[in-house]
Amino acid sequence: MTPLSHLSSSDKLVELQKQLAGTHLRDLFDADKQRFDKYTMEAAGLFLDYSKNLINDDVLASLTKMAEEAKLPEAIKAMFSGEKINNTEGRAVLHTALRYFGKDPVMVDGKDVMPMIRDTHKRMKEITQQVHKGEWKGHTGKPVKHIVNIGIGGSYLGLKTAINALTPYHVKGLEHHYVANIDPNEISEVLRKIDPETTLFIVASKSFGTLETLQNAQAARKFMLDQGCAEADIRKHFVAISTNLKAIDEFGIAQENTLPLWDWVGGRYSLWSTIGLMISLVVGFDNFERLLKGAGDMDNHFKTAPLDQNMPVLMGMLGIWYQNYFGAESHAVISYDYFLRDFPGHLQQMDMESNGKRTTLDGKTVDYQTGAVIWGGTGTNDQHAYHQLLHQGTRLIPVDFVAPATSHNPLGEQHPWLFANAVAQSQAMMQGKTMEEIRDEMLAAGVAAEDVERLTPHKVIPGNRPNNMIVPEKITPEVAGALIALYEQKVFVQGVLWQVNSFDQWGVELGKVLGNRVYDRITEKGATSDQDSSTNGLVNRFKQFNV
Ligand SMILES: O=P(O)(O)OC[C@H]1O[C@](O)(CO)[C@@H](O)[C@@H]1O
Repeated sequence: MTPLSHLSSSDKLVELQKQLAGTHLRDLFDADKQRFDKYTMEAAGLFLDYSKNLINDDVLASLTKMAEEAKLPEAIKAMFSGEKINNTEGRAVLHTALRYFGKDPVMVDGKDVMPMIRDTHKRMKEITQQVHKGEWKGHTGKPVKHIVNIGIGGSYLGLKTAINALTPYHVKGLEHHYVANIDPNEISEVLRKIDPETTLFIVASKSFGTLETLQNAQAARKFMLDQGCAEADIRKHFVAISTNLKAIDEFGIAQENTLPLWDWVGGRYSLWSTIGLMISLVVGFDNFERLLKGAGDMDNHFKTAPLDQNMPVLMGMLGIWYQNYFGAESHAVISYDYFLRDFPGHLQQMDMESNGKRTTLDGKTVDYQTGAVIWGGTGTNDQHAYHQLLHQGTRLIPVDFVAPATSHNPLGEQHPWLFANAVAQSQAMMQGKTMEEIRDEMLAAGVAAEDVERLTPHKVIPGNRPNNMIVPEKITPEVAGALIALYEQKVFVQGVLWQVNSFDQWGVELGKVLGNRVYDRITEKGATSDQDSSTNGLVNRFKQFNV
């Protein structure tokens, strides 16, 4: 347990944790028949049942008090008003402006950024329509049939999540592909599937300095040239998105095929920006706009709802309750919707790159746990994989289940079965199965007494495992937008409580620098001997097979 000792209201939570540690969720449900009515809420098309958490009114009041003491309302205001809350990079954090459809200006350095955002929306719409109407033609005059997004991290995960979430909205006749990793297998597979005459590459990189993206973009360019596209026609096959317009120019992508991005949009929050061009191309601009509006609705809720009725605040504070007061290490998000299968991957970057920090905003080392290990997948597959550990393992792993009430493809009984499984998992985690229940069940089934004694301990399921259920009516563009924004704001809430800068990512730099050095050693002649013995050995092992 690592309580947030910098906040005096934390003491009360330590006390409440001790009180609740001996109480089972079953008892909480037995004691209060209204528990579901009390601990559910709705916002921006999302229904949240948080009744199966180890909480009572005192815990919620104390968590709210702690959020107030941490000045969460002030922090929310500071973010939305464009204050430079990313203090290590001196930047505002305004991905929220990208999904704002109100009339008020949004100021950065004394300038309203909304006209600029509207201009890029217009340009994204134009490009989308040109492609959809067959007006964007390749070097042999054929319309675009394949689009390939070349980008990694925030220039890949969020847009892919949204695109797959919106599968029922995909326009017909356009194949979409993704290249992120520097692994040559990945791009080779994509290049094998596409037709160079009808392919449009979208090079998405906030910095336009990311090794993987630049290497893959060069490989795509070479492929096009090798396939007979003249140098002068390359522009017909490439669009680039970046804050670094100079680097795009140096790469050789025509200025008219360039979309801007701004440093006040963090990479992992950039799917709402021009980086979302791929989304617009795959689902149409109108659906992209609906996605933005759904996220905007969640922002509006986050900005205006009182802390104790605020969905991102509640979910953020519940996370802190388990990570810092119950010693949980990880948090799972399991979607009962195949179309949300990429969501955990996006959440991993969104959450762990944001809050995987150990230094407070004013430079001190924290003495409590910060960012949880985020993981998850899709039901029901996961039930046949790792749910065993959720139910009977020794660790406390809070879970969020996301289960839409209706499906785009209900297929008779299958969707009701899917939803039933989601609810059953949530219930099983909460109630578990006692020794008495197991014994009675086996005896009633005529199992021999000695087997009953032998098997009972193996069959006991402790339950008391906290979980949330998020139940939208259906995964529409608005709902997908609201869902992603919900988690973004939850991450923000936790960052404020943990006093970290959720918007920088210095930790990834060392690996990049060392990667350059190791690459130099790998490509130098002769044996390498100037690094530590393991690095030397591994480099030399590589050289053994790559002379
Ligand atoms: O969009 P870019 O600049 O290519 O960066 C890709 C990703 O790399 C990171 O900087 C981390 O390495 C992420 O924050 C970012 O989303």
